This record gives sequence, C-alpha cells and structure tokens, in this order.
Amino acid sequence: MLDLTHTAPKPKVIAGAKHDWELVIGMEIHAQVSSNAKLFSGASTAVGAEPNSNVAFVDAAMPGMLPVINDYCVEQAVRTGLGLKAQINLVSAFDRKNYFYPDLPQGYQISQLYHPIVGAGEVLVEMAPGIARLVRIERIHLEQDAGKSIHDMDPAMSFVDFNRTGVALMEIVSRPDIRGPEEAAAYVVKLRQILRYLGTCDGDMQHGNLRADVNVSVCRPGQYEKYQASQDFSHLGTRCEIKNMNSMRFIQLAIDYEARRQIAILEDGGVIKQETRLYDPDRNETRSMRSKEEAHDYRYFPDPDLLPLQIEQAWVDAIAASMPELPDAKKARFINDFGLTDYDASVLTADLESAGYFEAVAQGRDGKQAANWVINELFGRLNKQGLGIADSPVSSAQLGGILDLIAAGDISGKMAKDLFELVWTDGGDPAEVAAAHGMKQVTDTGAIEAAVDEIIAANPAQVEKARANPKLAGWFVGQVIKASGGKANPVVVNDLVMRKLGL
Ligand SMILES: Nc1ncnc2c1ncn2[C@@H]1O[C@H](COP(=O)(O)OP(=O)(O)OP(=O)(O)O)[C@@H](O)[C@H]1O
Ligand SMILES: [Mg+2]
Ligand SMILES: [Mg+2]
Repeated sequence: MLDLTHTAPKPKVIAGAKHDWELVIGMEIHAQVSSNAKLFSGASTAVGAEPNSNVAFVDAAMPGMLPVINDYCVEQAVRTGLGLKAQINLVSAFDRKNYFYPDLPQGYQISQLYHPIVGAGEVLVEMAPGIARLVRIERIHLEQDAGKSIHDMDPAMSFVDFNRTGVALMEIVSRPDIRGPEEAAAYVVKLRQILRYLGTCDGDMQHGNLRADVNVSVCRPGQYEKYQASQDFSHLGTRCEIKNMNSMRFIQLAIDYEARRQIAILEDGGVIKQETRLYDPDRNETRSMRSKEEAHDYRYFPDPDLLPLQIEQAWVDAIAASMPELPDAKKARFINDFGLTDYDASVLTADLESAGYFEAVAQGRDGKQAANWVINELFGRLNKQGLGIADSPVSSAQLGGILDLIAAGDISGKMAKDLFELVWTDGGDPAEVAAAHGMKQVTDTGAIEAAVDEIIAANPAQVEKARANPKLAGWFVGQVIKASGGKANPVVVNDLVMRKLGL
C-alpha cells in the first residue's frame, strides 16, 4: 500500500534588514511531448536534422494551409494528466496567442487559454522521509513550440531554424504552493521523473526539452495562510516571472537572488512591478526582460481553423488502464517487497532503468543485499567512469550470478568484489570466471579445522585472553582466514574457533 502520510516542510524564511519574509513560488513547466510528429502537422520532431528540413507547409504558415491535430500528442497530454491525478477535460479548445517574433512564422502561437485539456491535479514532492510538499497543479494545456533564432553564426546576419516550430509542448502550471528554492528544484526533479516514467516527455533539460518559468513573490509571515484560507491572491506579493530555466542549480540561485531583490525594494518603501525577467548565470542575477504582458496584450481568440477538441471518456479510460507503475507506487513497493530503506528505495526508483536493473537483481534474492550492491558497487563504479546504467558492462543477470555465489557460500564478500571487477573488465559468466581464477571459498571443515588447531596451539597466551574475554576470539578468526589466503569461509571458521576455544 502507498503510504502518503507526510508533514509539510517549513517555508524558507529570509531575514531582511527590517523583518522576516517568506517565499512563494509557482512554476510553469514547458515539457516537449514525446511524439514522432508535430502537434498540427506530420513533420518529424527529430533533433539534429539539417536546419529547416523538418518543416511542413502549415508549420511555415504558408497561406491556405490548415492545422490537423495529432491525436497521439493529445493522448500524451491525457496520459500526463492521469499521471498527475488530474481532471481530464473531455472538451477543450485551441486559442491563438498573438505576438510577433522572427521564430514564429504564423505570427501567433496556437495554445489553450480558456479551455485546457487537463484541469486540477497534484504532485507530491518529498524533501526527506516523511516530509513532503503537496503541490497543486492548476492546469496542463497543449501548445506549439516556436522555432529557433540563431545569432552567433555570422556577426552581420541572423538566421532562423523552423525545425522546432510546431512541435507539441505541454505547459504544466502549478499553484503557488512551492515555498523555497530547494522545494522548487525538487518539484522539477519529481515532475520530470513522472514524465519520464510515463514516456510523455524525455525530460532532457540540456536540450531545452523541459524548461521552467519560475514565478517568485515574497510576503510577510502569516500572509500565505490567509491566501490559503481564501484563495485570494491579494494577500500575496506581486510576482516576477523568471523565464526559461533549464538547470536545477540555476533555478535555486535565481529564486534566491530574486527574493532578495524584491525584499530590498519592499523594505525601501518601493513596490514590485510585475515583469518577466531573465537569469544571468555568469553574474548570478536576474534582469528585467519586459514588463509582464496581460492576456489581453496577446489578443487571444479561439482559433477559427480548429474545432473544439472533443474526446471520449472510454478513450480516457483505456489510457488509464494502460498506465505504467509511477514513482511513488514503485518506491512503496520496493520498501514493502524488498525491505529497502526509504533512502535506498528513492535512489533506486529515480529512473526506470535503475529500478528495472535493481528489480532483476533482487527478484528471488536478498533485496537489501541487492540494493547495497547496485547502489554502492555498481553505481559507484559507473559514476567513476561517467557511465549510465544502460551502458553498464555488468548486466543484472551477471550481478545476480555474483550474489548467488555469495549466498551459496562459494565466495566471500571480499572475493565477490574482486569477481565484480573481473566481470566488469572481461565479461563472462560469474561462476565460470570465479572458477577460472581459483576463487573458491574453503568451507570444507576438515581443512579449516587443521588450521584452527595449529593457530590455537601456537598462541597459548592469546587463548587465555580470549577465554577471559570472548570478544578477542575474532583475532583467531582473522589469523585462520589470513593463513588460508582469504579463502576460508568466515562463518565456518568462526564456528570452529568458538567451539575449539570452548566459548
Ligand atoms: N503571487 C504569486 N507568487 C508566486 N507565484 C504566483 C503568484 N501568483 C501566481 N503565481 C504563479 O504564476 C504562474 C502563472 O502562470 P500562468 O500560465 O497562469 O500565467 P502567465 O504567467 O501570466 O501566462 P504565460 O503562460 O503567458 O506566461 C502560476 O504558476 C501561478 O501559480
Ligand atoms: Mg503560462
Ligand atoms: Mg508565465
């Protein structure tokens, strides 16, 4: 069962020169929909293609061309909504958001202002075991991405690449429920994790496939609670929106800078102007880009080329029936089925590849031991070499084979680490590699007994000490294992030593 009991984290408090302030943050996440074709054309969404080669006439806004909705993109938005426990709107509609920019050939972006496809949902953001923020989702709407302006190819010219023009985006809008920079970053991490589990967005932030607009305001302690009770935004401060953030670190730095900037203005008796700002990582500051446009500045109106989008409940139900297991459920299951700690379960469910690998190793084996090996040995080794789990030279079957040899008492923990190293570099079936390298733990009592007798006979003084203080018997165990060249099974040695010493 999923245990969602949690306590909310404390909001971040910043001490100004005059008094304390709290942060209030709401995020708009633009997530590129995983789909082979664009939202309103059949053109490919592949990246890295020759500039302007994946552009249909409708993407280039040729006269008379009409958009045709790609139902797979709609399905992806519905799947995302279901993954965020959100309401799915069976009727939604597309609007034109008008603005002029060289990378926007239509002169407007098709978006969904008035009737989005997805309504209210939620995301649980864990900050520590048992401490979590429930961030409410206000809406998700579908919209077109813009093209790319290129200014750095020639000092005297600007270019434009329309390959990205018309690719489907989901804008996922949160309520202002996030209360600090760390929570903001954790929210993006969690949302990205859910999208990747769902397969609706690849979450590649480096290539801008997931980017965040971060809305920040500050208020005096107590004001947020008034907003919560009434949902009346006038209790909150004026927000500034920091556009296009695609790094967890910069999101946190930008929020911190922006909050302090606003506090300084307010304590000086000034007012915050609602505006759009850009973060400059080189100078760690935000700068005004433009004053905030209101919806009416965009002259939104229903797109006359597109009928309202109507979907069937049965179709939504079919998508719901095919949902994969999501991160919270998988984590709870790992804790329950494999006895993992909260921390280990979080690490192992961070992405689907790690979770799948771990599960293959843990199935039918000691789950905790499997977790230790995957997290400490495997991840440690992969990190050292800068590899991802998909590129691991040791497969889950091979790692499972190593654990089986330990469980059978054939190799010691120390030998297992050496064996792991051998399998990592040379590959092969672990049992065969172990045999080829003479890695076999001695469990034969007869052979070990002789060594124990010999060491006891040679060290009468140690024997006296150990009989007086049984904790010192470990010394004999160490000696016997050393004498065997590390091959004697420590469990067997320990039993014999204790018996021979009469302990
Ligand atoms: N006082 C506030 N402090 C912090 N965040 C706020 C505040 N008021 C609203 N927000 C957040 O600002 C965001 C507003 O996004 P929304 O898409 O609704 O409008 P927008 O930013 O005006 O539109 P656009 O998509 O054109 O940028 C939401 O995430 C909301 O939670
Ligand atoms: Mg928005
Ligand atoms: Mg916005």
